Amino acid sequence: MALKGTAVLSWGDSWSNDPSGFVSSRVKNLNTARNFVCFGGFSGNRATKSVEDENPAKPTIEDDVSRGLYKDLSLTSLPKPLSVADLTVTPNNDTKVRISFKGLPGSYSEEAALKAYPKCETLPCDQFEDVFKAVELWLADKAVLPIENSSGGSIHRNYDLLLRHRLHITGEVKLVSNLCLLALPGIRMEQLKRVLSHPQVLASSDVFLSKLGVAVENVDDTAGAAQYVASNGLRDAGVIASARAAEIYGLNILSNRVQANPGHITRFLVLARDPIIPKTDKPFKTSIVFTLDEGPGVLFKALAVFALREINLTKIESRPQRKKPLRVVDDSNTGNAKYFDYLFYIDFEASMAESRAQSALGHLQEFAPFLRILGCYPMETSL
Ligand SMILES: O=C(O)C(=O)C[C@]1(C(=O)O)C=C[C@@H](O)C=C1
Repeated sequence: MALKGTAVLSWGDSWSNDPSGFVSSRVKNLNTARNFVCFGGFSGNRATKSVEDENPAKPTIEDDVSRGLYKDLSLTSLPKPLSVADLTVTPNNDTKVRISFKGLPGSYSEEAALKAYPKCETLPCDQFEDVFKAVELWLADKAVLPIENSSGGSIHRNYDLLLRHRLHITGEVKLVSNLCLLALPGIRMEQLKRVLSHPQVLASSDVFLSKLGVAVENVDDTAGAAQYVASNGLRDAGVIASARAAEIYGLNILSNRVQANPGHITRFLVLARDPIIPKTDKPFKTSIVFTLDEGPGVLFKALAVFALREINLTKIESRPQRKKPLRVVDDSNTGNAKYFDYLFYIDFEASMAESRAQSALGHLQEFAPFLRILGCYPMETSL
């Protein structure tokens, strides 16, 4: 029976990777559903096996072709109909996704991108703003952006940029950074007079650095510091950066894991032009931003919409509204009062595919003047 290697589902090759078994179940039906359009070069073993094994006596598609059943159809040139499977496919790690990040190659942000997509191509960007723009201008498929870390807390600039840009959060990555002390080859720890790194990385290594008795210098990016020390041949300067930065810029690792316990953990967001379709097959998180009117208990009321539905909050952050920093409230008792006006960012543990999440946001929308969903994405559960 000669079906092997000849039939293809006209919906597309990606089905040959289908982990759900959807492809094979559709192919199994081929011989019973004769109006099912298929031809080409299918190479999925599971599919081929099931067709051959289950219906050995029935005519193959090639038999049907030779009998003229399909002769007038130029099936391979038909457009590919879109299916739910196409819309919900999560990129497998073999796809060469292009990911923008801030910093030079060897930075922790690049390490986070490689953790999420081990075979991705990374695109270094100068500023956080450029990381967003790279995706908006289709220079990159996704962006990886630090949003908070265990030593410095929230990275406020990125909360502001999330609102200013229209990208969607499609994932999160938690990275336990191995903070390494690097120096030029041949330099010993005792020769160092200063150590350069990102301020939050320096803060995480403060115990180690004070024992070393060196001056510390803040720089914008750990890998940038490694490149600076290497290219200027600075013999008195060490850097705290990744092991990968040591390799890229030809520095030696003098000490590994110089961070104080419990380590330096950064949470990064993965951003894309399009949102992903929320599901319930694994734990999902949803990130939103909203404003509230002035008044006693309004934030309490906003938080209650989640508490009432047993929805756990994992993060709350407030940021001033830059465009409209002060709100004037006319009060008959006290006269005109001016308050700072805030944006509230909340992450909660529920998928937008769940009715409790939909009703919580419906409830919030009843009294929040502004509400935007920044993304609904699978939770990183490995840490
Ligand atoms: O400098 C780097 O290596 C970065 O990836 C940047 C950055 C940050 O901007 O917060 C990211 C993660 C680390 O927590 C420290 C620094």
